[in-house]
Amino acid sequence: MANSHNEVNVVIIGAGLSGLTAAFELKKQDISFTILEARDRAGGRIYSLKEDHFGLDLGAQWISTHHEKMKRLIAEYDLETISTSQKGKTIYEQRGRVKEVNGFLPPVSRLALMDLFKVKRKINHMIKQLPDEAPWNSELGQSLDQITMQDFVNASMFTDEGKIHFTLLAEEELSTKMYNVSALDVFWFLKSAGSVNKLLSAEQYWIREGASSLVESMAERLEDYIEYNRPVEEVKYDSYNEAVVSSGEKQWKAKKVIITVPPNITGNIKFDPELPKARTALQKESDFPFVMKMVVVYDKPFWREAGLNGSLFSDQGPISLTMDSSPKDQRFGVLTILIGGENAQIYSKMGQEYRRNETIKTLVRFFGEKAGTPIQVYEKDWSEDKWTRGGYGSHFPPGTLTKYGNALTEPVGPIHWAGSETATKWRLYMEGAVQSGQRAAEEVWHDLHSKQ
Ligand SMILES: Cc1cc2nc3c(=O)[nH]c(=O)nc-3n(C[C@H](O)[C@H](O)[C@H](O)COP(=O)(O)OP(=O)(O)OC[C@H]3O[C@@H](n4cnc5c(N)ncnc54)[C@H](O)[C@@H]3O)c2cc1C
Repeated sequence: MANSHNEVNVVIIGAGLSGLTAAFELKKQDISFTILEARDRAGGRIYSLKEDHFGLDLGAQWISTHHEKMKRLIAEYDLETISTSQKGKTIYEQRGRVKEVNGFLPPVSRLALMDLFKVKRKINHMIKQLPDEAPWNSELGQSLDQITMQDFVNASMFTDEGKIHFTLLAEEELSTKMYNVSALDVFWFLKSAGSVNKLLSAEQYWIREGASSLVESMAERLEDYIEYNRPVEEVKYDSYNEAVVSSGEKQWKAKKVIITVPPNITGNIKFDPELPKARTALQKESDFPFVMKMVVVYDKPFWREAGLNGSLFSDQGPISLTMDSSPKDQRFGVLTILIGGENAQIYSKMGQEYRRNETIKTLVRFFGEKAGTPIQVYEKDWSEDKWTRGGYGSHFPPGTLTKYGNALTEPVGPIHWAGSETATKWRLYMEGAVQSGQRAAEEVWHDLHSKQ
């Protein structure tokens, strides 16, 4: 807790999952801290609504069985989870062709399947050669950073059908076109998940009361330490051991500052002296794609009766992905919808009514007439949210990571960097946010300890 002069050892900027995690680590070490959060709530990119004690996630939702840190948190806070329904057919729309598929094999010819299998094996082999940390310093990393992911796919795959399917899945995961992103960025993302298959199975279950119930419980235990509605405007630092953090009229003096704000909006904060050029260039070049999430509630999960599992992948838009997020007892049905990249950019400019109508029309096209009569439609446009400005996380074009990658985590005087963008395991996921908060707190603890 800050004393009356607002002097603490550490100021944490941002009460998302990474900031909350860093706070618990500091608390364990008896290091004084304050968390300054711009919004009136904790969680950042985690944001759920509640319908009859059931969570409707408009931000981060799914967890994988490989997310060890998240699993521990869920157990610690005694939260119930629901498994993503796998029974029934998945719908794929690729270049206008719609197919319903049972099981896990993609709806492509044997030749395209072979092509997909080969490229997956190639990627898995290559990511094993990349170092976990700072892959841009390796020879392989540097060569991958010279091309886009689209270049890599074009050079590595031999069937159009295989390429189309790969593109569908990759662009949904990235929420942007593969030609916008460095191949290294994507390889590092995959490396951090462990393999292509692990990344593709990241959506295995979710928290029954919504992911917000986790961050709200964490924030409750930290309530004496969090100041809400405190957008940080300036960080002044003049030595390795002193910083003054300002929000409005109020100031906090600290030995260390942990910044968890995503790189694309870190530039909203004024730094005095200015951050090193590599850091500001990294922030400027970080691409936070447009993304929107919608939740459509029905009186029941009617698609299950038709043998569908509620999953839809489409490269035609406006919807990129749907998933069944209904409660176990099926007291109502929930379809979660993700709209990414250019579709989200266009959607963002249209009115809410247009978006609602267009979405329902699209759902009717795939799931039938019953999709036309929802009880509720909720939406969140993350690109329009001042404190996030897109999602799911930052991606970089070719050349940026090689030139400025080290600046992602390199401390600047008393400033340390956290946030899921800085993680080496499950980057850009909640799991990565937790890892980054632990790493930043450890750096701070180590520095403060060694200076005593
Ligand atoms: C639509 C969407 C769907 C997603 N789905 C999943 C999923 O299913 N599974 C998964 O694992 N991950 C998912 N993610 C990613 C996941 O949400 C993030 O990786 C994770 O929540 C990031 O946490 P963080 O603490 O690093 O950053 P954030 O959550 O962005 O936290 C940063 C905090 O800093 C605050 N802040 C910003 N500027 C300032 C300032 N100037 N002063 C003070 N505070 C400031 C923000 O308000 C925010 O609370 C999704 C993200 C989005 C947007």
